[in-house]
Amino acid sequence: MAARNVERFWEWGRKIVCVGRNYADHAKELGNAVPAEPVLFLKPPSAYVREGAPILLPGYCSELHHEVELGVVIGKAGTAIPQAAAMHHVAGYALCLDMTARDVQERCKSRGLPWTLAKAFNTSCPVSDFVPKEKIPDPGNIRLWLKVNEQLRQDGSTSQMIFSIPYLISYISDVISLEEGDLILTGTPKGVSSVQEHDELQAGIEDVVTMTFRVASR
Ligand SMILES: O=C([O-])CC(=O)C(=O)O
Ligand SMILES: [Mg+2]
Repeated sequence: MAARNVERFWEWGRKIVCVGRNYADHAKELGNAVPAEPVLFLKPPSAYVREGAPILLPGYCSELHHEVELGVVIGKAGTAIPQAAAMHHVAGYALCLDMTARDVQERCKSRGLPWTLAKAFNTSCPVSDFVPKEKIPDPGNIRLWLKVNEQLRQDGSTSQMIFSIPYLISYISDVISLEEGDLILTGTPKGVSSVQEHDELQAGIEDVVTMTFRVASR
């Protein structure tokens, strides 16, 4: 069997750990408190979708939101990784969208139910090509942007994150061991908004990597 290449991590079937409310301006726009500790949830590997395939609207959702996020690709396994060693566990990065069925999430929140239906459906994690670590020397200060039908909707910097990448790696790995090929979604800046069938989403990590997706009904 050919050796697996972390550059195609989305084919490995590894977990996607997502951080919510990691930007104060996004927490506020949805009326949420700024958290004292990271808010975590998971997406299954079946959530991945790659350029060329559409983002599918779940049949039970009437308000699908985009959330542009920096993805951190794990290159070395670890449990309870100290912050000082955290960056040694990073292989690289990816541009990701945390597609969210916002109406469903609001219902889950008001009933105290988990977010699985809102966050973990098929195609809820559009992902770019792998970006080697060396291409982003300072992941804590890089621009993330997203346009819908050419209109700029999200334009933020990872410098606005509440919890840094080393902190997140340490915090997550204390609870959930990280493995090679895992992906961490680090949260979204403000500007989330709803998308419809046929909309075109274009996003980028500065000009290091860009990607384009269309929205389709199932
Ligand atoms: O659903 C939310 O707003 C939480 C989240 O994923 C984020 O902040 O990136
Ligand atoms: Mg998110």
